[in-house]
Amino acid sequence: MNSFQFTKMHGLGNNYIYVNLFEEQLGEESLPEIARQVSNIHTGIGSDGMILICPSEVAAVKMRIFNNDGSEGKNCGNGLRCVAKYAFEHKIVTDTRFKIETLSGLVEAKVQVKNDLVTSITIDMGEPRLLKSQIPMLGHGDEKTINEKVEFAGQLFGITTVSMGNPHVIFYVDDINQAPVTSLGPIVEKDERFPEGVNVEFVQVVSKNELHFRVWERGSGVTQACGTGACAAVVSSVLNNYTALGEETTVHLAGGDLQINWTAEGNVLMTGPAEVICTGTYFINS
Ligand SMILES: N[C@@H](CCC[C@H](N)C(=O)O)C(=O)O
Repeated sequence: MNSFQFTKMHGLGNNYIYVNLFEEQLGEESLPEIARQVSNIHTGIGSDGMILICPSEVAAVKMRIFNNDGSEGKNCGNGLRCVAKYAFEHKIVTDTRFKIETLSGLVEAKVQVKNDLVTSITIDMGEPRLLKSQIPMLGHGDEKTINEKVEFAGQLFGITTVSMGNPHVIFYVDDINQAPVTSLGPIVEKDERFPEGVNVEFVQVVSKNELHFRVWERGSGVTQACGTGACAAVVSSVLNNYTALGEETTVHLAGGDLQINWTAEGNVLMTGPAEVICTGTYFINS
């Protein structure tokens, strides 16, 4: 029977099965099916998806992320922090600053270390992409979507869209506890105006430096946290004048807090934790 070693990790409750492809081998064509299998809470391990930690020709390490429906995403903020912790603690890297390759480009990780364990990670996520063609979203490709009135399920909403290497749409709500995450989320995720689907975020502005946040993730549904989504929420909030460029904002997610700063230089910095849950052997169900 085919099997592989895995580590289950989470960033603020956003949990994935991590496989170290420096040591393990998985067939390319079977990756979507393995991601679905391991994610299944009844017959697998149970997770929001699977993340591969791979050798890279242009960085210290490469991350690939599969959602729990088997689709491959191009970026994952919580995954990047976990990959950084794994790479440092498993001595794949020895520097506390190193590059990680993703399907949407290179990012830089900086780890804080205490007694050889990584306690906090800052990822320089690079510049947000704002044009409709970059999300991608149908419409005039060279225009941005900032508080644009759009109809979903017969109702008009003001939406803002941001790509952090993967697509996000932000809705502002008065009360985060009443946000229509499970009703509107799946409708918007698959709306034809987003040809590659979209991650759907609901944000309540608390103050100039504080946001409440809930998410419906493309390919995974409700999760406890979305790192790229939290970055997109802060970028959107600067664009809508709720928060300020160059100021650190605390984003309260269901699983805990992230510190996000869209710096004056243009890059987005994300700081937060990453945790190991367990390790084990997974037997592939063929
Ligand atoms: N949870 C992630 C994002 C994972 C990928 C996303 N669902 C997509 O398909 O783009 C994060 O922490 O950023």
